[in-house]
Formats: sequence, structure tokens, C-alpha cells
Amino acid sequence: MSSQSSVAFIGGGNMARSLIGGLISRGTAPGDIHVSEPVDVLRDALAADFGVQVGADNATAAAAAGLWVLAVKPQVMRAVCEALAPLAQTNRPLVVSIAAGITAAQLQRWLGGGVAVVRTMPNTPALLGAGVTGLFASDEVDAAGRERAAVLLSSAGRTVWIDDEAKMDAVTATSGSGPAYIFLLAEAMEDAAIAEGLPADAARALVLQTILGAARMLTESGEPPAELRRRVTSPGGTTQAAVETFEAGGFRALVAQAIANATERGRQLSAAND
Ligand SMILES: NC(=O)C1=CN([C@@H]2O[C@H](COP(=O)(O)OP(=O)(O)OC[C@H]3O[C@@H](n4cnc5c(N)ncnc54)[C@H](O)[C@@H]3O)[C@@H](O)[C@H]2O)C=CC1
Ligand SMILES: O=C(O)[C@@H]1CCC=N1
Repeated sequence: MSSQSSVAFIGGGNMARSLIGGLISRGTAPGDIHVSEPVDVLRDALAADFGVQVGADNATAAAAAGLWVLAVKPQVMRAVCEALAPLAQTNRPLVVSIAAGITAAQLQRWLGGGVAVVRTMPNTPALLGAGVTGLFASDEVDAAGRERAAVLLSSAGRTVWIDDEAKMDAVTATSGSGPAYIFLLAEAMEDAAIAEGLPADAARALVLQTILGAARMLTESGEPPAELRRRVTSPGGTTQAAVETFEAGGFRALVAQAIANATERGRQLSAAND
């Protein structure tokens, strides 16, 4: 039976799982969460771990809820939306997409038009409630819809509204993909520490706690990153030797180019999956 307060997840993969975990830990009743997922082991795990309603049919899950979370890959989004269009036209749900690159206009068109669509970009720390999500609302979304989308995503961490949809690809490249950049840095630091002779377990412990400690200083001290860096960097000391090496190697330009390429890939995903 359809309930306006229920949520349907179309696709029950990694991000859906993170968001579902967040919703349940914030008090959403498992019975109010419906998930459609074609892979039976993923379905079974969601039912076992969270007690949510699971099934293989997207329309069945969607028919049960006033809020749809489209959590499939960009490559299958068009087919998924077109199959749900008749239901979208009769039920007029609030539709939240988490897909990289897929625009609100595309979702609108595939769902038959006139549907309230919120395009969002969460990230994987959502699993711990420590994520951040950029949100863009189409014109059809009213204040209550914006509030509902923000509450949904706030179970995964912080939320940031983006007024210009063209900027959503930059959000994807910054915070959506961003955790991977930090993981890459962790890999590289660990490898380097081992190369300097540290045992692997010590290298990992030192690197992980350094990243955690630095992230806490960034978020809790109120100081800008450049000032925090300055305080670690004694003149003529070890940090200066390392930072000068990063700068000489074009570290900032490399980061800028990486984020520019990720932004461009977001635009390409939109065109490739139209
Ligand atoms: N992984 C990440 O860090 C982030 C991913 N995203 C976006 O989230 C979306 C999902 O990504 P992940 O969870 O990483 O991928 P995933 O592959 O883990 O999840 C997608 C799920 O959709 C299911 N699926 C495939 N075809 C389906 C269909 N026709 N109907 C219903 N379900 C279907 C798959 O079996 C899979 O379990 C993507 O659009 C991605 O761009 C957004 C933010 C961050
Ligand atoms: O790599 C991707 O396309 C997705 C979107 C942001 C993070 N993962």
C-alpha cells in the first residue's frame, strides 16, 4: 500500500545502503523503507541487516512510497525512469536522484515531465553519517519537498544547496569523488613510509591517525588550511622539505587538473546516457 511518508530506493547498492543505514539510525521505521534491487544477495543483506522491505521490481517499491530515491548507475537511469514514468505521472512522488552527471531536465523528460526532482550528490562517508551532499531542486519542488530531500540526505551528514545546476558536476568532482583522493594520498603515504623502513602495521597506524587528526583540526579549529599548514612547518625543517617538494612537483596544478577532469567526466556522463 502506498504511504506518502515511505521512501522507495530504486537500486540497493553501496550508496543506497549507506543512506538506508543513516535513515534507520536516525529513527526511520524499517517498514517505511522499500528497496528494489535485482541482485538477490544484496536484497537479502539489506533485509537481514536493516529489516527493510525488499523486492526485485522497481514499480512495486515505487508504488509504495511518496519519495523515490533513484540510486542506480547513470548508465541505467534512463531505462529505469522511463519504466517508472506512468507511475510518476499518476502518483506525483518527490524524486531524489543521486546519480553522477544525470541532469534534472533528463530525469524530468524520462519521467514524463512535471515531476518534482531533486538532483543530489552524496559521498561514501554517508555510511558513518559523516558525508556531505550537494542538492539542486528543479522548479517543480516546493518548500516542503526541499525540506524533505534535505532531511533525507542529512541522515548521511551535512547538506549544501546548490542554486545553479551547472555547478553540480563540480560538486561531484569535489566531494562525491573526493574521498578517493584522500584514500589515494593514504596509499601513497603508507607506501612511502614503508619505503623509509617502517613496518607495514606501524606505517598504516601512523598514516590513518594523521589523516584523522588533520581532518579534525580542519573541521574543529576554525582555522584555514593554509594557517594550520604554516604552524606545522618550522623554517628549514622537515615539513618545509616535503611541502617544497610537493610544490615543485606541481601538486596544486595536478589537483586542479584532476578535479577539472572529473567535472568534465560528469558532463560526459550526462551526454553519454541521454
Ligand atoms: N559510490 C560513490 O561514491 C557515489 C555514487 N554516487 C552515485 O550513486 C549511484 C549508485 O552508485 P553505487 O551505489 O556506487 O553503485 P552500485 O553499483 O553499488 O549500486 C547500484 C545498484 O543498482 C542496481 N541496479 C542495476 N540495475 C538496476 C535496475 N534496472 N533497477 C534497479 N536497480 C538496479 C545494481 O544491482 C546495484 O546494486 C550512481 O549513480 C553513482 O553515480 C553518488 C555519490 C557517491
Ligand atoms: O565515480 C563516480 O562516478 C561516482 C560519483 C561520485 C563518486 N563516485
